[in-house]
Order: sequence, then C-alpha cells, then structure tokens
Amino acid sequence: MLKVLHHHVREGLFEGIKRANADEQVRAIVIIGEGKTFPCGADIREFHTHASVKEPVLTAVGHTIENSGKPVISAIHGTALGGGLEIALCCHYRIASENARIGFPEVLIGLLPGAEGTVRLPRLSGLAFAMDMIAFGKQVNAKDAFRHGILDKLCNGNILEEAKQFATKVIGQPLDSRRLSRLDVKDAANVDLLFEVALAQVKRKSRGQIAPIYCLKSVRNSVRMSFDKAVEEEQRLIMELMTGYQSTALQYSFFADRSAPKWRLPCGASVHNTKPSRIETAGVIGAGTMGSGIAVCLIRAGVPVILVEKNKKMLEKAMKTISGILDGSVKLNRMTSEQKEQCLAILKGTSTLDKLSNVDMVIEAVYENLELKREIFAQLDKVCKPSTLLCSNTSTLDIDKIASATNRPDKVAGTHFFAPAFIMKLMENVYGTKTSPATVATVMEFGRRLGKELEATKEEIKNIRLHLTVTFCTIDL
Ligand SMILES: CCC/C=C/C(=O)SCCNC(=O)CCNC(=O)[C@H](O)C(C)(C)COP(=O)([O-])OP(=O)([O-])OC[C@H]1O[C@@H](n2cnc3c(N)ncnc32)[C@H](O)[C@@H]1OP(=O)([O-])[O-]
Repeated sequence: MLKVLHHHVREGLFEGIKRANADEQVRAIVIIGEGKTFPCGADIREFHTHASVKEPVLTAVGHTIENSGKPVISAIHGTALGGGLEIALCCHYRIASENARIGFPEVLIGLLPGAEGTVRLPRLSGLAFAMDMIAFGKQVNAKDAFRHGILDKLCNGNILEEAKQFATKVIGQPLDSRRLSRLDVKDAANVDLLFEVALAQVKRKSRGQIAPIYCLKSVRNSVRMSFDKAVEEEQRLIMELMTGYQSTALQYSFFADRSAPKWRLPCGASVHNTKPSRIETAGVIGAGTMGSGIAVCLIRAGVPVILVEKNKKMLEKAMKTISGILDGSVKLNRMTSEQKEQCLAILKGTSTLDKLSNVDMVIEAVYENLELKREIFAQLDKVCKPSTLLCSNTSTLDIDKIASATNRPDKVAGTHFFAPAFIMKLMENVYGTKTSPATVATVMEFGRRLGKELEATKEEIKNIRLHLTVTFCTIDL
C-alpha cells in the first residue's frame, strides 16, 4: 500500500513532532516518508468513516508542525500529493529529490485540498499557479515546483542525508517568515482577473463538475479573507463536496479503475490465470440510443461493427446519428476528419441477424423485454459461429434466463453500458452462473480496450450494485 495518511500515520506524526519539540537535544526536525514515497494524501477509503474525523485530524497535525519552535523540514521523494503536500506546506522548509512530483489531485475525486491547502499554496506559489494546480489536479515535477518557489532546494543524492545537512544550516534562523499562514498571498491584486480566466477554463475543460469551481473559490478566498476565515470557508466547501453525489461517484470510479484489472471470480479464476480471446469484429443489435452509442464506442476503438436493426428507417437514422456524434468529436479536436472516415468505414448496417454469422462478439441492445431478448439469443445461437460471445446490454434482466435460451450459456454475459455510451466511462460486466471464466476475461479485456472503467458483477448482486452505479453515474465523467 502506498503511504497514505491513515489515522495511525497522523497520530504517529503528531506525537513525533510533540516529542521532538519537548526534547532539548533535538534542534531541527525532518519529516520523510519511509520507503518509496512521501505520503500521497489522505486515505480515501477512510472518508465517511469514524477514523477520518478521529483526532488528530490532518489540520491539527499541520498546526503542530507549523507552530513548532524548531525548524521542520519536509524531505520529499516519490510523490507528495493531497494531504501529503498539505503537511509539507505546514513545514518551514521543503526540499525534494529532483525526480519527485507534487500535486493536489483532490479535484479528480470531486474534492478540494481541505486541510488548508487552498489557503496555503497561493501564499507560496502565487495565485495563478495555485489555481491551475488545484482546480485541474495537476502534478508538477520538482524542478517546476522549485521554480515557483514551492521548494527550497532540489537534491540529487541521498535525500535524508541532504535534509540533515540542510537542517544544520537553518537551525536558529527566524521561523515566522517561514510560516505560510502568516504570509500574504503573492499577486493578490490580480485575483479577480485570474479567477475569471481560470473559471472560463474550468467550465470548458471540466464541464458540469462542481469541485473545480469550489477549488477556485477557495483559492480566491485566500486573498479576500483572513487566513482563519478562509480556512473556515474551505472546511464548509469541502464538507459540501464530500456529501455530494459527484465526489461519491468519482471516488467509486477511482477504486473501480484500479480494482477491475485485478478481477477474480469466486471459483478462483482471475486475470492472472485466464486468457481472454481477441475480439476482432462485433455485432450490435438495436439501433436506438444505446445501440448507436455502443457502436460508436466500438468503432472508435477500431473494432469493425455490424449494426443490426430490423426497422430500416431507424437504421438509416442511427447511421446519421453516429456520423453526427463523430462530427462532434472532430469539432472538439478529439479526432481528425480522417479518423472519423476510418471509423465510418468499419461500420455496416443491416436489417437481418444472419449477417452476424462470423463476428466474434454480439452486444444486444434492444429494449428491456425478457421474451424478446430470449428470442434474439436463441436465433443468435443458431446464426453465429460456436465461438461467438453473446452479450446483453440489459440493466435489469437476469443473464441466466437470457443464457438459457441458448446452447452456449458459458459464452453469455452482460455488458452493460451507461447512456450516453460513448461518453460514460463505466461498463458493468455481469456474469451468470454458467458464464465461463474465459468469457469474463474476454469481456473485461474488451472493455479495457474501449477505455472503460470496469466492474465484474455476479448476477445475484447485480441489482444491488446496479442501483449504486446508476446513482453514481448521473454525471458527465
Ligand atoms: C481532509 C481532506 C484533505 C486531504 C485530502 C486528500 O489528501 S484526498 C487524497 C488525495 N490523493 C490522491 O487523490 C492520490 C490518489 N492516488 C494516486 O493518484 C495514485 O495512486 C498515485 C499517483 C499516488 C500512485 O499511482 P500508482 O499507479 O503507483 O498506484 P495505484 O494508483 O495503482 O495505487 C496503489 C494502491 O494504493 C491505493 N491508493 C492510492 N492512493 C490512495 C489514497 N489516497 N487513499 C486510499 N488508497 C489509495 C490504490 O487504490 C491502490 O490500491 P490497491 O488497488 O492496490 O488495493
């Protein structure tokens, strides 16, 4: 596990600083991460648990550090992120290995640096840099951080030894000018202009998201209010974000993103011992909103698609819609016109299922009617080659009941996309009682290829999970 500021880490740090302050032999204090890195933030798993509010909270640790009568130096290697960087900002000096990185990624999980980071960083780096770093969750390398005054020294040798040497040089020097809470914000006169420019960027780049706007407001408060008042307001803003649906969704997505590549089934099959098959071609059945959106995902990932829709007018309309969606991507510079044409070249429309005889995978996306889906799956079973995976985009129906309409239940799975499928990142892969590990491996690998955040869900728990994922995903990720 990476170094995160669990309750016991905060407690250890707090007690350590107090002990060092009380010990007459100690003349300076160095804070360094054991192992590969400085702390990369608060423990996200601890949020919403009692441990996150158990004393000493991060701000109390920070105050003890800043108020220490002996110089405190943070020696950063690896990454100092989020709460880790907030601890470093409470230190009187910061030195870092040349290849270290620092940043405030909180906004990426729908939060802001709520342990006084939005109020301290501008006092050190200036407003423009702080707004950019905090509202976009940017990580910067040590050289950039040094250039912007965040670090006092870059090290290329043993970081602990260099920190000890540095400490001997600063012993006895006045500390007040090193306590960021006592300093004014640099470039404060430009606050309104900088805020407007950053806000316009946020609205363009992080459309629909609340946290980046709160980040900017909180940084602006660092100029408009006293340190203490701005901190109070920062607390209010983070509490509002913490209880909102966007941060819940983004935190969920943070862990889903990391756990999906490590999927494991109760039978012992896992990503490590099960080989996926390569999907070279696919069929999508149903050219409504979901079917068209799924087809877009696939052709954008370079997978040739046969889109089946028995209503010819609807098929024609869907082909135009798909072309329009790709035009939108071209306008937003997400693809070139040439790439758009390449996507359209691998999309074919048809009104009959028999054209799917040779595809490697079919994703059915007709409306939620069990009998209709069973009928389609029974036909697919006859039409498709024996190795074809038969998948359903169903959000509520039982995969086992759909699979039982075929003679290949081991090759049937749910591949549940969320609307609009070409934007929403979550994909829930549902396995039934007879779905084989190889099928799970293939749909998980396929989802990864589409750039999705994945969930492997057992049919029995789908409905509980589904309730959660739907709630979580009502935002434009
Ligand atoms: C009062 C509030 C004020 C403060 C707020 C904050 O600090 S908010 C926090 C601000 N900080 C962030 O948002 C930092 C978020 N983290 C990152 O950006 C990256 O993890 C990284 C760049 C630190 C390392 O990348 P990498 O590719 O080397 O490694 P990896 O990404 O694969 O992770 C390895 C394992 O560590 C786990 N884990 C990681 N971080 C946390 C965490 N904070 N918590 C819990 N767990 C965390 C991760 O789930 C995974 O666990 P698994 O699956 O093995 O059980």
